[in-house]
Amino acid sequence: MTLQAFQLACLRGDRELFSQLDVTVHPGEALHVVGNNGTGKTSLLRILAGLALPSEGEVRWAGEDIRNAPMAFRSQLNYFGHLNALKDDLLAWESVVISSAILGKTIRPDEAYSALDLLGVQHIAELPVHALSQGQKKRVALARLPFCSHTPLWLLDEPFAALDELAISHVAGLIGRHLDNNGLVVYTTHQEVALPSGNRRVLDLNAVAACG
Ligand SMILES: Nc1ncnc2c1ncn2[C@@H]1O[C@H](COP(=O)(O)OP(=O)(O)OP(=O)(O)O)[C@@H](O)[C@H]1O
Repeated sequence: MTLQAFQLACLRGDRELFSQLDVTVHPGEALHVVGNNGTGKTSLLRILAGLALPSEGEVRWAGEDIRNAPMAFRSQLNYFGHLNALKDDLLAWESVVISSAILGKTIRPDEAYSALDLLGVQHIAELPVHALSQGQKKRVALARLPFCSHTPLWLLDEPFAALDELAISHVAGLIGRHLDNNGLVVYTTHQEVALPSGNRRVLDLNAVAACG
């Protein structure tokens, strides 16, 4: 299954962030979206996820406009956004269990603990989300990734921000494993992070904006 976007344009207020943007991502490919602050990386990921509408153009998954079958598309999607989508009152380990369940995967508490451990935050597993730092929340949100191999399309907005070297290499490894399993990944990062495998291409929104 392939992700395609045709002739996308994005308006924010009275400003056009990009236009005439075509995107294609095949199984086993990662598309790294780069660009200065405010060029529209998050806006593009939200459009690709079906969370925002483009002012022009369309997004297709497996050849079908995602607006025609939104539920089917969402079942194929793992969207990781800036806000982490965690519930403040849940414990960290419960958050991993529930966010995995929302994405269709039932996991045991010990699996959630192991995933937190690999991201270096097992010690906060019994704390409620509201008591965590921003970096800890991010790790809790990322801890679901090992359980998302069944959702082929991963759209990851700044997955490496606020992580230390060990956690970055762990997340890069998870992305690489997903690509090895024919997953598709579109991600943003301001950091230069090498993926251990997969075919990575770069989409530079600075260049798109300059041409648009
Ligand atoms: N809801 C909104 N209404 C109006 N303008 C918005 C809205 N959301 C974002 N913008 C503007 O659109 C532009 C692009 O924002 P976006 O978050 O997509 O950029 P980005 O490339 O992801 O930036 P960063 O690297 O800082 O995360 C910014 O100028 C932002 O202020």
